[in-house]
Amino acid sequence: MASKMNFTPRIACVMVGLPARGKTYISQKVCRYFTWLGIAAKVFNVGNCRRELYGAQQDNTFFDSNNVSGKKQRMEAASMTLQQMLNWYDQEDGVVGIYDATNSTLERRSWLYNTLTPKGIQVFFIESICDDESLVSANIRDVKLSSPDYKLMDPALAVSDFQARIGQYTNQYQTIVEQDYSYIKLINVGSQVIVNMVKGYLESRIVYYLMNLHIKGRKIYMSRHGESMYNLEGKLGGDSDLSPSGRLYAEMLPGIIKEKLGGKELVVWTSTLKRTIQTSEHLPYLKQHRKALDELDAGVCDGLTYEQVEEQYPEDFARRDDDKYNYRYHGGESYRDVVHRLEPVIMDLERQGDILIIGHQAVIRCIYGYFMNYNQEDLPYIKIPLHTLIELTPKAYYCEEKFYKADVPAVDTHRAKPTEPRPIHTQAAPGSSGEVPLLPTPSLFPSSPSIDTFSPS
Ligand SMILES: O=P(O)(O)OC[C@H]1O[C@@](CO)(OP(=O)(O)O)[C@@H](O)[C@@H]1O
Repeated sequence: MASKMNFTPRIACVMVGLPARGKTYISQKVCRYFTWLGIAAKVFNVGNCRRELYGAQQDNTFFDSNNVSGKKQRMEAASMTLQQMLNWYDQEDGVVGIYDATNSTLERRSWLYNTLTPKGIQVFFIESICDDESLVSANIRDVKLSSPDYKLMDPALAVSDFQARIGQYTNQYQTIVEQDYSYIKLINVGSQVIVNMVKGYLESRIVYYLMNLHIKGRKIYMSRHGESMYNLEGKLGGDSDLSPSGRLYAEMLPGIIKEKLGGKELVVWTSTLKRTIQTSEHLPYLKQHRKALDELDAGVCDGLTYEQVEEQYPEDFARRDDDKYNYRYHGGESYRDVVHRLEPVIMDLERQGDILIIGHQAVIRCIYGYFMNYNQEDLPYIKIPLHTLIELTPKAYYCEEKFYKADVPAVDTHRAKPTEPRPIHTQAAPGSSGEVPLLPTPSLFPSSPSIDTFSPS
C-alpha cells in the first residue's frame, strides 16, 4: 500500500518482557495518556490476534521455541498485528502505536525495527523486567486468570499452566542489549530505570510518564468545592465565597473522608480560588493550593449566567454547544486548553499515594475523564454534582469508582448537551433566545457507581 506523506512524528512503542510483567498495563496507560492529550494512540495486542486466528486455549507446547508449527503460527499473529498497526498509521493518521507482545528475542525486535523504521516510524522499546516473584504472582492472580486463555480452567491449574508458559518464554528470553535502539527498561515496577538513546518530544514524554507510574494500591478522591455564592446565582467563574450550604459541606467533608480512609495520611490539593480553599478548611491534612487547578477561564463571560451569555454572545453560545471541547471563550480557555494545563498535574498525580483534589466542575471533569477514559466529545458533559465525593481505586486495567453524596442541598450547575444542533447566527436573531429547547440528554453519569448518602450530624 502506498504510504501517504506524513510529517507528524509517528512512533511505535514496542513492549518487551516475559508474560505477567505488566506490559499490557503499561500499554494501556500510555495509550490513555496520549488519547487524553488528543494525540491519536492505539494498542495492538498480539495475544488477541493469536486468539482470533487459532482460538484461546492452546496447550503450552504452542509456546515452546522448538515447536516449529507453534512458532510459525505465533509469527503469523505477530505479522498480522503489525500490519493492522501499519494500516492504522496510514489510514487513520495514527501517531502513537503500542505493540503489545513479549518481543523477547533479538530476532523479533530486529524484524520490528527493520519493518517500521524505513516507513518513518520511530521505534521505542519499553522493556518491563520483574524478578520479584510476589509481584509476578499477584499479576497472574489479578489479571491473567481472567484472560480468555483461562476462562474455562480451574484457577489452580491455570496458575501452574501460566507459570509453565512463562518458563517457555524464559528459555528464549533476551533482554535488550541493542545499544543503537531507543529504549527504556523498567526494573521491578520502576524501582530502577535505564534509558537509552531517547530522542524527540514524544519519547521523552513517555519516559517521564513511565517514571511516574506506580502500582501501589491507593485511593484518588475528588470533589468539587461546596456550593458557592456564584453557583447560587447561576454565574460562571469568579472567585466567590461558599454559600451557607457550601460551608456545611466543608464541615462534613472531614467526617466523610475519615470514614473512608480511617487514620491514613492524605494529601489535599485545591485550586487557588476561595471556594476550594474554604472547602478544604476543616481537613486536618497537608494542603497545596495549585494554580493549575483553577476553573476553566470563561474570559469575557466570567461573572455572567448561561442566559446572559446566550443573550450577549449568541454566536459564541451556539459555537460552544456545537463543539464544547474545543470552544475557547474570548480571552479565556477551552476544555482542550484545560487538559493541556492539567498535564503536569496528571504526571504528579500518577506519583502520589492517597490524595484528595478539591476542584471545579470543568477541572474535575478533565481529571475524572483521564482516569475513566472519556472521549473528548463526552468529557465536557460528565456529571460532577456538587456536594459529592468521588472515590477512584485504580485497578489493573480500569478504575473502580464510588460516589458519596452528602445530604446537603446544592443547586445543579450541570447544563446538558442540547439534543439538536443550535443554529449559529452572527447576530442575535430577535426573539431567538431560548427557542431551541435544551432537552436533557441521556445521563453521562457513570452507569453504576455506587452512591452513598451522608447526613449532617
Ligand atoms: O463547562 P461548563 O459546563 O460551562 O462548566 C464550567 C462552569 O462550571 C462552574 C459552575 O457553573 O464551575 P464552578 O462550580 O467551579 O464555579 C463555572 O464557574 C464554570 O464556568
